Amino acid sequence: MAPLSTLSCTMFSLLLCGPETISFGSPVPSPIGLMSDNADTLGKLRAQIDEIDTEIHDLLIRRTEIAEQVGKAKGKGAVYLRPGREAQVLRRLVERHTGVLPKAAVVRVWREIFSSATTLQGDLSIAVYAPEHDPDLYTLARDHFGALTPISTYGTVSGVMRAVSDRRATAGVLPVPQSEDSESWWRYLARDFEDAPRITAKLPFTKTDASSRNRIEALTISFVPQEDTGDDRSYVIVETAEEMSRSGIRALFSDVGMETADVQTPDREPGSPMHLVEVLGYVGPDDARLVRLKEENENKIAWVWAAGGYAVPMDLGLDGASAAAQTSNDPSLVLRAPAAGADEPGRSE
Ligand SMILES: O=C(O)C(=O)C[C@]1(C(=O)O)C=C[C@@H](O)C=C1
Repeated sequence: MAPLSTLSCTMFSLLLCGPETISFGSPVPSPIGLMSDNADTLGKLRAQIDEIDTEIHDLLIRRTEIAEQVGKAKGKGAVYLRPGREAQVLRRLVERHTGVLPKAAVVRVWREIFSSATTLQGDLSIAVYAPEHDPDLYTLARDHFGALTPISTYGTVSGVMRAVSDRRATAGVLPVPQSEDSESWWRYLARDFEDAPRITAKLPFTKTDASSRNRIEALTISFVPQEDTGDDRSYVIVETAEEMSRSGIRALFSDVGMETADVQTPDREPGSPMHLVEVLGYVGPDDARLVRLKEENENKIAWVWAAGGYAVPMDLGLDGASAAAQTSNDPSLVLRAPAAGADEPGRSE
């Protein structure tokens, strides 16, 4: 029988116990043998990783060259950022994904790829509404636009709106409108497309069960037409001739075949004839239903604007990276937004 002390040897103590205390069982490799076996296995696995890294790197270089050509095809001075296309790319990759690498990790990698590709094509800089008391949108913006994209913070929504309208920022990140907002930023979008940006995305684009626990959402605005991605929501701004109830507006939309998800009428502006209507599906500026909405309700509706929209975000469910995603969505644990000036750009990083 082996002495009791030998049986209680752990893997670590086995190395120290020495062979003389073991009198039975399969031969135990000497410490040197164990280490060289591991070193051998590690070396072989690392060689495989090196090979794969080379392939990934070569592909990244090739992909970037193609993305540069895409930028040239868009033309000089275009807004190169295309949130709709990014959504389609991510949906496809998440759909085909297999293996233990969390989908959220795949998304993270591609978020960096998109932002560096856009930066190479032309400018990419972001203006974020992040007053000192509430830096949450900064974290969301950093998560979405990646580690290297310049982000300026603003203490007012109008500061963000001006930065994008004056083309000092490619995109703005603003809170999702609520009826009780003191300033309804979406009213600035009630203009022709050349004069005002449009809503282009909803952040975060991907969420996991854990990350949605402390869920903060935002909308982005930019001078990019909304793209039909096959699964979208759109915004329409309606100016009514007189005050009209939300249910009345929903009925007018339904009559022309548009299903509404939400109607916002600013609380602080009683009798306001402006409403922000969120519609299921894609509604482009030339949508025949918008024309009908106006023509068939001449005495009720004064004006209609297609205000853009977003590709419906993806739910990754119980993804393996949920704990990490939760952390990255908790602003107190991750990044602190640089202080925003009252109406001035904050520190550009
Ligand atoms: O498809 C495009 O328009 C691109 O510019 C390419 C690409 C990409 O890297 O896949 C880059 C930036 C855009 O925001 C969307 C996609």
